[in-house]
Amino acid sequence: MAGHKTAPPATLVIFGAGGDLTRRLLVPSLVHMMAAGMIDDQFSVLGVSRSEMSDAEFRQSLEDFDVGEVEDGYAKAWQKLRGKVQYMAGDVTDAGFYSQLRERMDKDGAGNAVFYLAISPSLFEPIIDGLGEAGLFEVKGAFRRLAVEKPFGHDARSAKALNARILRWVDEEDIYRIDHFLGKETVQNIMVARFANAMIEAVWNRQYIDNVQITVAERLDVGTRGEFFDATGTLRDMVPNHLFQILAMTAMEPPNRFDAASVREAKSQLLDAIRIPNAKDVKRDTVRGAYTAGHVGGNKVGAYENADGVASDSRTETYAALKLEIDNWRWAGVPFYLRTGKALSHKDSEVVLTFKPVPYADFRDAKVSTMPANRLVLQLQPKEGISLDFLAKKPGADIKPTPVEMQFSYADYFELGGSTGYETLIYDILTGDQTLFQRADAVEAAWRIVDPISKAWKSGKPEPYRAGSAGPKAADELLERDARQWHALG
Ligand SMILES: NC(=O)C1=CN([C@@H]2O[C@H](COP(=O)(O)OP(=O)(O)OC[C@H]3O[C@@H](n4cnc5c(N)ncnc54)[C@H](OP(=O)(O)O)[C@@H]3O)[C@@H](O)[C@H]2O)C=CC1
Ligand SMILES: O=C1O[C@H](COP(=O)(O)O)[C@@H](O)[C@H](O)[C@H]1O
Repeated sequence: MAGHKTAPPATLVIFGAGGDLTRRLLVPSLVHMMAAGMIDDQFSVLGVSRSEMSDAEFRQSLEDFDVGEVEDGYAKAWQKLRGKVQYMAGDVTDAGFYSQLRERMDKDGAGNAVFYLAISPSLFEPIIDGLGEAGLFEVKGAFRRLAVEKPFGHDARSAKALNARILRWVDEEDIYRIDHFLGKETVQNIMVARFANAMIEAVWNRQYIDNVQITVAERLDVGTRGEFFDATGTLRDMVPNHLFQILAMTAMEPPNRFDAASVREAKSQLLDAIRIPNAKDVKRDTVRGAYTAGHVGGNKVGAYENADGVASDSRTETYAALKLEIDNWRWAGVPFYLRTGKALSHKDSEVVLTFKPVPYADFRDAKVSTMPANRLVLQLQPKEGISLDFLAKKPGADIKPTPVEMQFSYADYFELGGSTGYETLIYDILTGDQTLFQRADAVEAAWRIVDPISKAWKSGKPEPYRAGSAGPKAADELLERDARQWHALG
């Protein structure tokens, strides 16, 4: 994080300031940014949520929540930020609130501002209209930007409607659709691994790659988020955003330049090439599961349907796996297998590229059919790194090709520190760099791919899998049918 120029002076207005995202991720990121000099005392925060609190109580509530972090070497930075943190109680569904907000911001002399929607998506539209009608997006000589959290819509239609609503008030160049996976160093590194290394990009295509697997496995269960989760499900919570962003980084063409226009164009082109599954594809190529009681890392986890806020007859999935095809010259015929789920045996996010076998080998004891395939594993979290599985001759009189592994670990070279990933994203919003944010057409394209799956999943039930396992059996069968298997978790 070091080596950045300080972002221009600005006020960050956070809607949902009393919520989990603000306390757990946004404010800690601001503390890290202050420590790294990415923001300074020209930066301020105005938190907005329903509960009545004074500025001092709001600051205290942040400290209570994150005291460990603040004590952990960031105390000075927090003290610097603390005095710049203010709070305004208000109900964002109340039209009168926005003129009060305007009055307050005018009185404070607020120029540059970012309105950050860290609040329930059902409130996005009223807030955007409220800000627009109060003229809060237009201030001469200053920028006014909008940052919108996920989920951006719940299907293609609603995403399109939300985009249209926002564009009534804000230009596309001032809209920052957040996907926090793009703030992760290892996700950004997919571009560097591919486009800064000739030996990697040279084989990154259908001629050499047999299949690609993208996994985001979590040990976490739904915890306290039952109500939100039961209405959303793993497919919509994770796939059109996080998994598709990883997929786009992995499969897109090299952008002409590493700027927002080129990178976002390359990603959009890729999403546009993913084949939209028809009813038969959904039946054959998708798997959904819901966890039953079990143990994750020694801790007892109850069945999903018994979690707080979850309907006892819930049909919501906590696991999703799918096989997708990309209809373009680079990837035609190469299956992309995606899986993500909660309460699994390991936390493990990775991209695995399995290579095709060599065309011919005759080593007496080893033929092509008996030799394991080469495999490149981009380990996104938690053991950040890259490894390459290949074959080497085992010393001895025979020629015995034997599996070995070459390993790069981030920890051996770089400090990832306690960064949340939001530091880069907030800094980019303040400095006006949209490279790591989603463009409207890409969000809508992603929903178009997922919509037929969620529609088909309205009937039937997810397959049970034990909490602490690797997921439902049908997910293994999805690959076994193609004579392949998932890369082991962990
Ligand atoms: N939490 C996370 O890890 C992640 C969250 N997100 C997204 O971020 C957003 C926020 O999530 P999260 O922080 O978990 O949500 P929470 O439910 O924890 O917080 C919601 C906040 O919104 C406020 N609020 C609700 N209704 C109103 C209203 N009518 N007027 C003013 N304020 C209101 C609440 O205020 P009060 O407390 O005063 O009632 C509370 O501060 C969602 O879009 C979510 O999908 C995205 C990625 C990760
Ligand atoms: O957006 C979300 O992401 C988290 C996983 O993010 P990570 O950075 O902790 O890997 C997921 O748990 C949550 O359900 C989803 O809403």
